[in-house]
Amino acid sequence: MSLSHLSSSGGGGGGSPSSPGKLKTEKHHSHNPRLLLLRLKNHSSYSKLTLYSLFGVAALFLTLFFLSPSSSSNSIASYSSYSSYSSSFRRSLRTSSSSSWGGSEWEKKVRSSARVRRADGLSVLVTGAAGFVGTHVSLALKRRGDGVLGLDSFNDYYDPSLKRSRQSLLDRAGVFVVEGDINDSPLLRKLLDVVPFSHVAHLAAQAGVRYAMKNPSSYVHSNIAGLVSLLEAAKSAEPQPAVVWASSSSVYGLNTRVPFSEAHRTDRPASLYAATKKAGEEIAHTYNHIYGLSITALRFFTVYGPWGRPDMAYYFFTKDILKGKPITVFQAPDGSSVARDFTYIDDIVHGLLAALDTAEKSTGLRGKKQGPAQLRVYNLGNTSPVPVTELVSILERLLKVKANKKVVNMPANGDVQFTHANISLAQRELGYHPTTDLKTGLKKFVKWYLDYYNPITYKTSRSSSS
Ligand SMILES: O=C(O)[C@H]1O[C@H](OP(=O)(O)OP(=O)(O)OC[C@H]2O[C@@H](n3ccc(=O)[nH]c3=O)[C@H](O)[C@@H]2O)[C@H](O)[C@@H](O)[C@H]1O
Repeated sequence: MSLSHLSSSGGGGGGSPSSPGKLKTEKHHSHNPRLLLLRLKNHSSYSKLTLYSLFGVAALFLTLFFLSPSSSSNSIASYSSYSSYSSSFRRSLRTSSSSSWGGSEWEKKVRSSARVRRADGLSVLVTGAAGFVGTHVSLALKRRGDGVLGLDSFNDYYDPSLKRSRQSLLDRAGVFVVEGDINDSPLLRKLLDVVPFSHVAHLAAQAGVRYAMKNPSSYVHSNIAGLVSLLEAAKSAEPQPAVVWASSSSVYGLNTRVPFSEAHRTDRPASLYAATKKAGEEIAHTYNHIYGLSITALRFFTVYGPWGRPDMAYYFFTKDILKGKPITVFQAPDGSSVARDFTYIDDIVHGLLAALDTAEKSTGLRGKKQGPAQLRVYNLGNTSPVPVTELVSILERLLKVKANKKVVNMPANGDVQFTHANISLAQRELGYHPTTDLKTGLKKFVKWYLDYYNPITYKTSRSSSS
């Protein structure tokens, strides 16, 4: 239903609703190929060229359609495969080639991973489960006895071997991670069909503020198309799960009022990344309004910690400082500091679990809203911004290595000068109380980093120093 709706809106979307007569005429011609041909014959060679181009585009479309992997199955699956196939042309990120799903053994693993093992426990589908936040959230849920099933595309935005290591960790804890893209609608439908999930923790996303200038389509693919694909599956599922998903502090964009409150304006994003997260919040509103999906957006503030993301500054600063390579530290054009409300991963996990625990049920049935549903937005930050120069000093002390710093003016690449969360709403409604300051959190990160990348040297030095 959803896809046919998309197709029809694609066909009719070109006409202006304020000019119904015009729309009617265009429709008539477009549905009468003989008339179209006659009219074109009477035109100049330019028109012939246009006609050949049209046939060319149609032929290309059909070729791609029939080349798509599941063109022999039903039309919805074919459309979906075509979408992901064509979008793979636009994206440079690669996903695992070994992804396959289905079959009774696979279903058994899915069910077993999602089985709830405590009274009144949740059953949660975690998208982006092999990602930084996804891994920590999956492990925490599993530890409580909740049912957890992971989904991850294992794309190569950053070193996929780190994602594989996180997957091994999850595997040992009894969390099965299905390999697949959130844009794969048949897969999502299958998962929600096999398990009646009570919740979805939607953490799969294209992250990173500056990378959006290099690969903009990957943000549209994951943060917009992927979110819609997920909400489509959720709204049609029975029962409809409650959805808790990762928005971002970046939605505050050029907002200068501090600390950032959920009541402040978020209509001036400074990066495409921020714009896609803001778009996600609006899309969430629509699915809540039309289909009765219970949806909670969590605006994360620069999350860091063990098993983190190598594209983030604290992570690659650590790597470069240890290698003696120069690091580039941004400052504002007036020479003042750039600062972030760095938030430790364990605090984020507590906030996210509280959001899952307090999420009300969705109200839709068979894709139709039966009553008003919960729609929430919370800041999850630390409420104590730290200058990036201070972040570097802490790392220098922990690593016992002096950084080779190059201080430059912050380039115009989507960054904002500072972030600072007001967390009163999350405190009040989720009982969210972050407890880890940057120094303590970075100490844990550095310990993990040294252990992960240099286990032998690190363990030897630890045993000789103790
Ligand atoms: O809260 C978010 O919503 C986002 O948080 C994170 O973005 P940021 O806060 O920009 O983190 P990060 O890149 O680590 O830069 C940290 C600081 O180092 C400065 N920075 C950065 C690079 C560099 O070379 N030099 C430098 O000084 C830089 O100017 C900044 O002040 C997530 O990546 C993003 O996915 C999203 O979740």
